[in-house]
Amino acid sequence: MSWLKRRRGPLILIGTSAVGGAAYRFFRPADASEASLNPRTFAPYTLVEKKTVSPTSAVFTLRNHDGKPEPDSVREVWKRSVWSVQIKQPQLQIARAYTPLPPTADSHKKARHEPADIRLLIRQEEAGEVSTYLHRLPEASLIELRGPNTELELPADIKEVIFLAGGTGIAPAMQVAQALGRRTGSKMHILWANRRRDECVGGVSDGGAATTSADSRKGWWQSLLASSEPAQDTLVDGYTGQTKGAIVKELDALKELGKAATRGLSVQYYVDEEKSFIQPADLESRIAPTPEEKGSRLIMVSGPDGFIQHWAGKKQWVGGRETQGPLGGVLGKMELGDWKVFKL
Ligand SMILES: Cc1cc2nc3c(=O)[nH]c(=O)nc-3n(C[C@H](O)[C@H](O)[C@H](O)COP(=O)(O)OP(=O)(O)OC[C@H]3O[C@@H](n4cnc5c(N)ncnc54)[C@H](O)[C@@H]3O)c2cc1C
Repeated sequence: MSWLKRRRGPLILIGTSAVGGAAYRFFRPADASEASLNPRTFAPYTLVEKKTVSPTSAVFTLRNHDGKPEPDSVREVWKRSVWSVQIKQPQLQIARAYTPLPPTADSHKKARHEPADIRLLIRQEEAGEVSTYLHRLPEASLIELRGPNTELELPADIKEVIFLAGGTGIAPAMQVAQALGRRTGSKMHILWANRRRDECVGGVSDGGAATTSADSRKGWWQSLLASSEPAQDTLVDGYTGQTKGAIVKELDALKELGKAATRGLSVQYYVDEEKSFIQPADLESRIAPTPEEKGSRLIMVSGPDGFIQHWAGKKQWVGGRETQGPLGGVLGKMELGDWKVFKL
Protein backbone atom coordinates (compact mmCIF):
# COMPACT_ATOMS: atom_id res chain seq x y z
CA MET A 1 0.00 0.00 0.00
CA SER A 2 1.18 3.47 -0.68
CA TRP A 3 -0.41 5.87 1.64
CA LEU A 4 -1.88 8.31 -0.79
CA LYS A 5 -2.08 8.11 -4.51
CA ARG A 6 -2.44 11.20 -6.60
CA ARG A 7 -4.80 10.92 -9.51
CA ARG A 8 -3.49 12.09 -12.85
CA GLY A 9 -6.90 12.60 -14.44
CA PRO A 10 -10.44 13.41 -13.41
CA LEU A 11 -12.72 10.93 -11.66
CA ILE A 12 -13.70 8.66 -14.53
CA LEU A 13 -16.36 6.18 -13.51
CA ILE A 14 -18.17 5.81 -10.28
CA GLY A 15 -16.14 3.40 -8.22
CA THR A 16 -13.39 2.91 -10.76
CA SER A 17 -10.10 2.52 -9.01
CA ALA A 18 -8.42 5.82 -9.78
CA VAL A 19 -6.34 5.32 -6.67
CA GLY A 20 -5.05 1.83 -7.19
CA GLY A 21 -5.41 -0.56 -4.28
CA ALA A 22 -7.31 1.91 -2.16
CA ALA A 23 -10.47 2.09 -4.27
CA TYR A 24 -12.95 -0.63 -5.10
CA ARG A 25 -16.14 -1.29 -7.03
CA PHE A 26 -19.00 -2.54 -4.95
CA PHE A 27 -21.03 -5.27 -6.47
CA ARG A 28 -22.50 -6.49 -3.25
CA PRO A 29 -24.72 -4.55 -0.87
CA ALA A 30 -24.06 -4.77 2.88
CA ASP A 31 -25.39 -8.03 4.19
CA ALA A 32 -27.52 -7.58 7.29
CA SER A 33 -26.52 -11.02 8.55
CA GLU A 34 -22.87 -9.91 8.66
CA ALA A 35 -23.15 -6.94 10.97
CA SER A 36 -19.74 -7.69 12.52
CA LEU A 37 -16.62 -6.38 10.84
CA ASN A 38 -15.70 -8.84 8.09
CA PRO A 39 -13.63 -8.68 4.90
CA ARG A 40 -16.47 -9.59 2.49
CA THR A 41 -19.31 -7.15 3.17
CA PHE A 42 -19.63 -3.70 4.64
CA ALA A 43 -20.75 -3.64 8.27
CA PRO A 44 -22.56 -0.60 9.71
CA TYR A 45 -20.78 1.49 12.35
CA THR A 46 -21.91 4.68 14.08
CA LEU A 47 -19.62 7.68 14.31
CA VAL A 48 -19.70 8.20 18.08
CA GLU A 49 -16.95 10.80 18.30
CA LYS A 50 -14.90 12.97 15.98
CA LYS A 51 -12.04 14.60 17.85
CA THR A 52 -9.99 17.19 16.03
CA VAL A 53 -6.30 16.56 16.74
CA SER A 54 -4.73 19.07 14.33
CA PRO A 55 -5.92 21.56 11.70
CA THR A 56 -6.07 18.75 9.12
CA SER A 57 -6.71 15.56 11.10
CA ALA A 58 -9.27 14.07 13.44
CA VAL A 59 -9.58 10.83 15.36
CA PHE A 60 -12.85 9.15 14.44
CA THR A 61 -14.33 6.70 16.94
CA LEU A 62 -16.73 4.27 15.29
CA ARG A 63 -18.91 1.82 17.22
CA ASN A 64 -20.56 -1.25 15.77
CA HIS A 65 -24.09 -0.10 14.95
CA ASP A 66 -25.71 -3.42 15.87
CA GLY A 67 -23.82 -3.76 19.12
CA LYS A 68 -21.66 -6.63 17.83
CA PRO A 69 -18.45 -7.25 19.78
CA GLU A 70 -15.00 -7.26 18.23
CA PRO A 71 -14.69 -10.37 16.06
CA ASP A 72 -11.91 -12.89 16.74
CA SER A 73 -10.26 -11.92 13.44
CA VAL A 74 -9.64 -8.44 14.84
CA ARG A 75 -8.30 -9.77 18.16
CA GLU A 76 -5.86 -11.85 16.12
CA VAL A 77 -4.61 -9.09 13.82
CA TRP A 78 -3.90 -6.84 16.79
CA LYS A 79 -1.38 -9.39 18.05
CA ARG A 80 0.87 -9.61 15.03
CA SER A 81 -0.16 -7.46 12.09
CA VAL A 82 -0.29 -4.11 10.48
CA TRP A 83 -3.86 -3.98 9.27
CA SER A 84 -6.46 -1.69 7.79
CA VAL A 85 -10.18 -1.37 7.18
CA GLN A 86 -11.93 0.07 4.16
CA ILE A 87 -14.55 2.79 4.44
CA LYS A 88 -17.20 3.23 1.80
CA GLN A 89 -18.27 6.56 0.34
CA PRO A 90 -21.87 5.55 -0.50
CA GLN A 91 -22.74 8.19 -3.11
CA LEU A 92 -19.65 7.55 -5.23
CA GLN A 93 -19.42 3.85 -4.35
CA ILE A 94 -15.70 4.09 -3.72
CA ALA A 95 -13.71 3.11 -0.65
CA ARG A 96 -10.40 3.96 0.93
CA ALA A 97 -8.23 2.16 3.43
CA TYR A 98 -7.62 3.48 6.95
CA THR A 99 -5.47 2.10 9.77
CA PRO A 100 -7.10 1.55 13.18
CA LEU A 101 -5.31 3.11 16.14
CA PRO A 102 -4.52 0.80 19.07
CA PRO A 103 -7.18 0.70 21.79
CA THR A 104 -6.74 3.23 24.57
CA ALA A 105 -6.44 2.25 28.25
CA ASP A 106 -10.24 2.77 28.62
CA SER A 107 -11.16 0.47 25.77
CA HIS A 108 -8.86 -2.24 27.18
CA LYS A 109 -11.31 -2.47 30.05
CA LYS A 110 -14.23 -3.25 27.71
CA ALA A 111 -15.90 -6.60 28.25
CA ARG A 112 -15.82 -9.13 25.39
CA HIS A 113 -19.56 -8.80 24.71
CA GLU A 114 -19.57 -4.99 24.43
CA PRO A 115 -19.88 -3.36 21.00
CA ALA A 116 -16.59 -3.03 19.16
CA ASP A 117 -15.04 0.40 18.73
CA ILE A 118 -12.61 1.31 15.98
CA ARG A 119 -10.55 4.48 16.13
CA LEU A 120 -9.07 6.03 13.01
CA LEU A 121 -6.73 8.97 12.50
CA ILE A 122 -7.96 10.54 9.29
CA ARG A 123 -6.35 13.45 7.53
CA GLN A 124 -8.56 15.57 5.32
CA GLU A 125 -6.88 15.64 1.94
CA GLU A 126 -7.49 18.74 -0.12
CA ALA A 127 -10.23 17.77 -2.59
CA GLY A 128 -9.96 14.19 -1.41
CA GLU A 129 -13.21 12.35 -2.10
CA VAL A 130 -13.52 10.04 0.89
CA SER A 131 -11.55 11.96 3.53
CA THR A 132 -13.55 15.15 2.83
CA TYR A 133 -16.81 13.17 2.93
CA LEU A 134 -15.81 11.70 6.31
CA HIS A 135 -14.70 15.00 7.80
CA ARG A 136 -18.05 16.56 6.85
CA LEU A 137 -20.13 13.86 8.54
CA PRO A 138 -21.77 14.85 11.82
CA GLU A 139 -21.51 12.63 14.89
CA ALA A 140 -24.11 9.81 14.99
CA SER A 141 -23.77 9.27 11.22
CA LEU A 142 -23.64 5.74 9.88
CA ILE A 143 -20.36 4.62 8.27
CA GLU A 144 -19.79 1.33 6.51
CA LEU A 145 -16.57 -0.60 7.03
CA ARG A 146 -15.07 -3.86 5.94
CA GLY A 147 -11.95 -5.67 7.03
CA PRO A 148 -9.62 -6.48 8.63
CA ASN A 149 -7.09 -6.47 5.79
CA THR A 150 -3.60 -7.54 6.77
CA GLU A 151 -0.91 -5.32 5.22
CA LEU A 152 2.03 -7.03 6.94
CA GLU A 153 2.43 -9.89 9.37
CA LEU A 154 5.24 -9.31 11.84
CA PRO A 155 7.78 -12.16 11.92
CA ALA A 156 7.39 -14.35 15.03
CA ASP A 157 11.04 -13.76 15.97
CA ILE A 158 10.95 -9.98 15.56
CA LYS A 159 13.53 -8.28 17.78
CA GLU A 160 13.80 -4.71 16.63
CA VAL A 161 11.89 -2.26 14.44
CA ILE A 162 12.85 1.14 13.09
CA PHE A 163 9.71 2.82 11.80
CA LEU A 164 9.97 5.85 9.50
CA ALA A 165 6.55 7.50 9.57
CA GLY A 166 5.40 10.50 7.54
CA GLY A 167 2.20 12.27 8.72
CA THR A 168 -0.69 9.82 9.28
CA GLY A 169 1.84 7.04 8.58
CA ILE A 170 2.12 7.16 12.39
CA ALA A 171 -1.07 5.01 12.65
CA PRO A 172 0.60 1.74 11.50
CA ALA A 173 3.66 2.63 13.61
CA MET A 174 1.34 2.71 16.63
CA GLN A 175 -0.10 -0.67 15.64
CA VAL A 176 3.39 -2.14 15.52
CA ALA A 177 4.28 -0.50 18.86
CA GLN A 178 1.30 -2.10 20.60
CA ALA A 179 2.02 -5.51 19.03
CA LEU A 180 5.69 -5.31 20.05
CA GLY A 181 4.58 -4.26 23.53
CA ARG A 182 3.59 -7.94 23.94
CA ARG A 183 6.96 -9.31 22.71
CA THR A 184 9.46 -9.77 25.48
CA GLY A 185 12.85 -8.26 24.75
CA SER A 186 11.74 -6.38 21.63
CA LYS A 187 12.76 -2.82 20.83
CA MET A 188 11.28 -0.13 18.60
CA HIS A 189 12.30 3.30 17.38
CA ILE A 190 9.75 5.55 15.71
CA LEU A 191 11.04 8.45 13.61
CA TRP A 192 7.97 10.57 12.91
CA ALA A 193 8.15 13.40 10.37
CA ASN A 194 5.49 16.06 9.98
CA ARG A 195 5.44 19.17 7.91
CA ARG A 196 3.97 21.26 10.70
CA ARG A 197 4.32 21.29 14.47
CA ASP A 198 0.56 21.36 14.98
CA GLU A 199 0.45 17.71 13.88
CA CYS A 200 2.58 16.68 16.89
CA VAL A 201 2.27 19.46 19.47
CA GLY A 202 4.32 18.80 22.61
CA GLY A 203 6.26 15.93 21.07
CA VAL A 204 9.81 15.91 22.46
CA SER A 205 12.29 13.43 21.05
CA ASP A 206 13.67 10.79 23.38
CA GLY A 207 17.30 11.44 24.05
CA GLY A 208 17.24 15.09 22.92
CA ALA A 209 16.36 17.18 19.89
CA ALA A 210 16.16 15.31 16.61
CA THR A 211 18.19 17.68 14.50
CA THR A 212 21.57 17.57 12.82
CA SER A 213 23.84 20.04 11.05
CA ALA A 214 22.32 22.91 9.07
CA ASP A 215 23.88 21.68 5.79
CA SER A 216 22.07 18.39 5.89
CA ARG A 217 18.70 19.73 6.91
CA LYS A 218 16.61 18.82 3.88
CA GLY A 219 13.18 17.25 3.80
CA TRP A 220 12.19 14.22 1.71
CA TRP A 221 9.94 16.50 -0.33
CA GLN A 222 12.89 18.74 -1.23
CA SER A 223 14.70 15.77 -2.73
CA LEU A 224 11.82 15.45 -5.21
CA LEU A 225 12.18 19.01 -6.44
CA ALA A 226 14.55 19.81 -9.28
CA SER A 227 16.03 22.81 -7.48
CA SER A 228 15.71 22.57 -3.75
CA GLU A 229 15.91 25.67 -1.60
CA PRO A 230 18.98 25.86 0.60
CA ALA A 231 18.34 24.96 4.22
CA GLN A 232 17.92 28.04 6.37
CA ASP A 233 20.06 28.69 9.37
CA THR A 234 17.35 29.02 11.97
CA LEU A 235 17.08 25.88 14.02
CA VAL A 236 14.24 25.31 16.41
CA ASP A 237 15.00 22.45 18.74
CA GLY A 238 12.37 19.99 19.99
CA TYR A 239 9.18 21.65 21.10
CA THR A 240 9.24 22.32 24.81
CA GLY A 241 5.70 23.62 25.36
CA GLN A 242 3.50 22.11 28.03
CA THR A 243 0.45 21.06 25.99
CA LYS A 244 0.60 17.70 24.30
CA GLY A 245 -1.39 16.72 21.25
CA ALA A 246 -3.65 13.66 21.39
CA ILE A 247 -1.37 11.46 19.27
CA VAL A 248 1.74 12.52 21.20
CA LYS A 249 -0.06 11.49 24.41
CA GLU A 250 -0.97 8.13 22.88
CA LEU A 251 2.65 7.57 21.89
CA ASP A 252 3.67 8.32 25.48
CA ALA A 253 1.10 5.77 26.69
CA LEU A 254 2.49 3.16 24.28
CA LYS A 255 5.96 3.72 25.74
CA GLU A 256 4.57 2.95 29.20
CA LEU A 257 2.61 -0.09 27.97
CA GLY A 258 5.65 -2.05 26.87
CA LYS A 259 8.04 -0.80 29.52
CA ALA A 260 8.01 -3.89 31.72
CA ALA A 261 8.55 -6.60 29.11
CA THR A 262 10.36 -4.91 26.22
CA ARG A 263 13.62 -3.06 25.73
CA GLY A 264 11.64 0.05 25.05
CA LEU A 265 9.96 2.29 22.50
CA SER A 266 11.64 5.56 21.56
CA VAL A 267 10.08 8.33 19.48
CA GLN A 268 11.92 11.03 17.57
CA TYR A 269 9.90 13.96 16.26
CA TYR A 270 10.88 15.84 13.09
CA VAL A 271 9.08 18.95 11.87
CA ASP A 272 9.76 20.38 8.42
CA GLU A 273 8.75 23.93 9.36
CA GLU A 274 11.33 23.79 12.19
CA LYS A 275 13.97 22.60 9.71
CA SER A 276 14.32 19.29 11.44
CA PHE A 277 14.38 16.29 9.10
CA ILE A 278 15.13 12.59 9.46
CA GLN A 279 18.74 12.02 8.41
CA PRO A 280 20.54 8.79 7.39
CA ALA A 281 22.76 9.27 10.46
CA ASP A 282 19.66 8.91 12.67
CA LEU A 283 19.23 5.41 11.24
CA GLU A 284 22.90 4.47 11.11
CA SER A 285 23.22 4.87 14.85
CA ARG A 286 20.32 2.44 15.32
CA ILE A 287 21.29 -0.24 12.82
CA ALA A 288 24.72 -0.89 14.26
CA PRO A 289 25.20 -4.70 14.20
CA THR A 290 24.51 -6.65 17.39
CA PRO A 291 25.78 -10.14 16.40
CA GLU A 292 24.97 -11.85 19.68
CA GLU A 293 21.25 -11.16 19.26
CA LYS A 294 19.15 -13.56 17.19
CA GLY A 295 15.88 -12.47 15.58
CA SER A 296 14.46 -10.35 12.76
CA ARG A 297 15.06 -6.68 12.39
CA LEU A 298 12.77 -4.57 10.26
CA ILE A 299 12.85 -1.04 8.92
CA MET A 300 9.32 0.01 7.98
CA VAL A 301 8.47 3.06 5.93
CA SER A 302 4.95 4.48 5.85
CA GLY A 303 3.50 7.76 4.67
CA PRO A 304 2.81 9.69 1.46
CA ASP A 305 4.17 8.21 -1.79
CA GLY A 306 6.98 10.80 -1.96
CA PHE A 307 8.11 9.90 1.57
CA ILE A 308 8.27 6.18 0.79
CA GLN A 309 10.00 6.85 -2.52
CA HIS A 310 12.61 9.08 -0.91
CA TRP A 311 13.50 6.55 1.76
CA ALA A 312 13.03 3.18 0.08
CA GLY A 313 12.17 3.64 -3.61
CA LYS A 314 8.86 3.22 -5.41
CA LYS A 315 6.46 0.39 -4.86
CA GLN A 316 5.48 -1.33 -8.09
CA TRP A 317 2.30 -2.62 -9.68
CA VAL A 318 2.65 -6.20 -10.93
CA GLY A 319 -0.33 -8.12 -12.32
CA GLY A 320 -2.81 -5.68 -10.79
CA ARG A 321 -1.23 -5.91 -7.34
CA GLU A 322 0.97 -3.43 -5.57
CA THR A 323 4.30 -5.01 -4.67
CA GLN A 324 7.34 -3.87 -2.71
CA GLY A 325 9.47 -3.12 -5.80
CA PRO A 326 13.26 -2.97 -5.53
CA LEU A 327 14.88 -1.28 -2.56
CA GLY A 328 15.93 2.22 -3.59
CA GLY A 329 16.06 5.70 -2.15
CA VAL A 330 18.23 6.56 0.83
CA LEU A 331 17.94 3.12 2.41
CA GLY A 332 19.00 1.51 -0.88
CA LYS A 333 22.38 3.24 -0.56
CA MET A 334 22.95 2.37 3.08
CA GLU A 335 24.75 -0.61 4.60
CA LEU A 336 21.83 -2.32 6.31
CA GLY A 337 23.39 -5.61 7.40
CA ASP A 338 20.63 -8.05 8.35
CA TRP A 339 17.93 -5.37 8.51
CA LYS A 340 15.02 -5.93 6.09
CA VAL A 341 13.02 -3.04 4.67
CA PHE A 342 9.25 -3.06 4.26
CA LYS A 343 7.31 -0.31 2.49
CA LEU A 344 3.77 0.12 3.82
C1 LIG B 1 -3.49 0.48 3.61
C2 LIG B 1 -3.75 1.96 3.72
C3 LIG B 1 -3.96 2.52 4.97
C4 LIG B 1 -4.24 3.89 5.08
N1 LIG B 1 -4.46 4.44 6.32
C5 LIG B 1 -4.74 5.76 6.43
C6 LIG B 1 -5.01 6.36 7.72
O1 LIG B 1 -4.97 5.69 8.77
N2 LIG B 1 -5.30 7.68 7.76
C7 LIG B 1 -5.36 8.45 6.63
O2 LIG B 1 -5.66 9.66 6.73
N3 LIG B 1 -5.12 7.92 5.40
C8 LIG B 1 -4.84 6.59 5.28
N4 LIG B 1 -4.62 6.05 4.03
C9 LIG B 1 -4.86 6.88 2.83
C10 LIG B 1 -6.37 6.82 2.48
O3 LIG B 1 -6.70 5.50 2.06
C11 LIG B 1 -6.78 7.73 1.34
O4 LIG B 1 -5.90 7.53 0.26
C12 LIG B 1 -6.79 9.21 1.72
O5 LIG B 1 -7.73 9.43 2.78
C13 LIG B 1 -7.19 10.07 0.52
O6 LIG B 1 -8.38 9.60 0.00
P1 LIG B 1 -9.46 10.60 -0.60
O7 LIG B 1 -10.54 9.79 -1.23
O8 LIG B 1 -9.88 11.60 0.42
O9 LIG B 1 -8.62 11.38 -1.66
P2 LIG B 1 -8.60 11.15 -3.26
O10 LIG B 1 -9.91 11.61 -3.83
O11 LIG B 1 -8.17 9.78 -3.52
O12 LIG B 1 -7.50 12.18 -3.66
C14 LIG B 1 -6.17 11.98 -3.23
C15 LIG B 1 -5.35 13.20 -3.58
O13 LIG B 1 -5.32 13.34 -4.96
C16 LIG B 1 -5.76 14.64 -5.30
N5 LIG B 1 -6.57 14.57 -6.52
C17 LIG B 1 -7.82 14.12 -6.65
N6 LIG B 1 -8.23 14.22 -7.90
C18 LIG B 1 -7.19 14.75 -8.60
C19 LIG B 1 -7.00 15.09 -9.95
N7 LIG B 1 -7.95 14.94 -10.86
N8 LIG B 1 -5.79 15.59 -10.31
C20 LIG B 1 -4.80 15.77 -9.40
N9 LIG B 1 -4.94 15.46 -8.10
C21 LIG B 1 -6.13 14.97 -7.72
C22 LIG B 1 -6.61 15.12 -4.16
O14 LIG B 1 -6.62 16.54 -4.07
C23 LIG B 1 -5.93 14.49 -2.99
O15 LIG B 1 -4.88 15.29 -2.53
C24 LIG B 1 -4.30 4.70 3.91
C25 LIG B 1 -4.07 4.12 2.66
C26 LIG B 1 -3.78 2.79 2.56
C27 LIG B 1 -3.57 2.20 1.20
